[in-house]
Amino acid sequence: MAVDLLLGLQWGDEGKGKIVDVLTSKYDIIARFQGGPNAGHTLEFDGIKHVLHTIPSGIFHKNALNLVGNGVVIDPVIFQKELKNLDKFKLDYVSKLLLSKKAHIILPTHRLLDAASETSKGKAKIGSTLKGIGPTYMDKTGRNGLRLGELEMPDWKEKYRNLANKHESMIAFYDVDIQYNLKELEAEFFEAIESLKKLPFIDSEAYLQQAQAEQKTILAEGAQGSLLDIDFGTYPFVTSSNTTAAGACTGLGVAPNQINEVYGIFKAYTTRVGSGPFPTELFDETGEKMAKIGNEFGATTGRGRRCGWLDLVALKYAVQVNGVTQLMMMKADVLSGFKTLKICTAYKYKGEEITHFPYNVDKKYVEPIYTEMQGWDEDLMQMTSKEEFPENLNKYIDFIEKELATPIKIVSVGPDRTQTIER
Ligand SMILES: Nc1nc2c(ncn2[C@@H]2O[C@H](COP(=O)(O)OP(=O)(O)OP(=O)(O)O)[C@@H](O)[C@H]2O)c(=O)[nH]1
Ligand SMILES: O=P(O)(O)OC[C@H]1O[C@@H](n2cnc3c(O)ncnc32)[C@H](O)[C@@H]1O
Ligand SMILES: N[C@@H](CC(=O)O)C(=O)O
Ligand SMILES: [Mg+2]
Repeated sequence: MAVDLLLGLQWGDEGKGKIVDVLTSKYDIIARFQGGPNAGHTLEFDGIKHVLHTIPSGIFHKNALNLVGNGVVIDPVIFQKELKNLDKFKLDYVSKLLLSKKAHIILPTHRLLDAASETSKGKAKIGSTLKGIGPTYMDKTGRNGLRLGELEMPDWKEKYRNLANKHESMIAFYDVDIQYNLKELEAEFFEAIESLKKLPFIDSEAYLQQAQAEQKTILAEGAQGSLLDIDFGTYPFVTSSNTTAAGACTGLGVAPNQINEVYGIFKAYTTRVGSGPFPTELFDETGEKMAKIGNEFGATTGRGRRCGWLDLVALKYAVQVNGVTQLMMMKADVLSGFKTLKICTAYKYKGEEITHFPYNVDKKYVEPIYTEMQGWDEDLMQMTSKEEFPENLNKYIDFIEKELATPIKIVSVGPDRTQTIER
């Protein structure tokens, strides 16, 4: 069993990018298993801040191979930009990046369809990042999609044309005002495809099985978070992939019994970007303070992230659905200076107290029940060991560990690689 799995337990942006980068020195292969350029993984080291969208977060390490798995959807144009942004780091990424032949391609018309769908929904919109994620996964499950492997076939442009034509008639069907120049979009798309073709397209499931036979260590990297999972998230306000542990099996071709550790990452509070229910959301100056100190802006779209207290009902659900074996608590530093901290331990649901995550967590039905804890004033950002932690932080950690019956092995106290404390 040589595959460890790292995934988000909330609504994404827990800090997966940072932790994958921190852990990469222990692994031979970092393999991203789902999502696409809707993700924004932020890495900070040596005074550099860098955001990755599709490229796995192990790319800055010399020895690790970075695999984009079959469960990922790739926008060639964004991918090309990501590669370009890496140029300044003088990384030999061509020898460190592998792409699954079975990964699906995001077409320019998928992005347009996303925009048309969202516009047509009006106030009920999902709050999508508009990267074409939903329409691309729809074509995948509808068995119409274009995969990377197709690009090696002589007739791929014909298949592309048929699909793009179909999309254009679907866009017209939405009957919303979407301005676009497909010729221009296609010019950059076809150019980007050529640059993508310089990277190796592989049968990644076979590659990973062979790597395991050779005792190579593999870290599967998730994107978004468990509450955005297409099955287990707050549907329909979710993304279109399985962000939970099962997604690593289908998104990489790894069998369930090959998974070893499941690292579950959460923020010491909660954030959400886009629409959808959020029981512990704060609409006051406390929430604003969290957003400000936490610099809570989307790494992909720049949108402000909604903030609220830690929700243990939701976290417990995510721990169970994923089979989390170790927890990592991020952004503990952001909570310094809050006199009192609240933790949601149950919901009042249709008048009854419940501790499971129900079908609908809309505020019409759910009211959070909180436990209050004393905060701490100490600045955690310079701390380098758990021995320096203030007593009230230890109490906060102990409480969460006990409620979730899972150990918190890492506490993150700042965005930099070095601001990571093991317990
Ligand atoms: N203050 C502080 N910032 C942190 C810490 N850990 C990570 N960050 C920052 O918090 C943000 C985390 O957001 P993202 O980079 O979008 O997280 P992600 O989980 O990789 O993103 P998605 O895959 O898009 O869900 C980034 O800006 C990080 O630099 C921490 O311990 N303290
Ligand atoms: O997957 P799309 O359609 O772009 O968005 C659906 C829904 O999910 C939120 N979301 C998507 N990717 C991320 C991410 O990487 N971090 C946080 N939230 C994400 C998006 O805001 C929509 O609410
Ligand atoms: N992935 C994004 C979502 C967004 O940018 O809206 C983020 O990092 O927040
Ligand atoms: Mg993000």
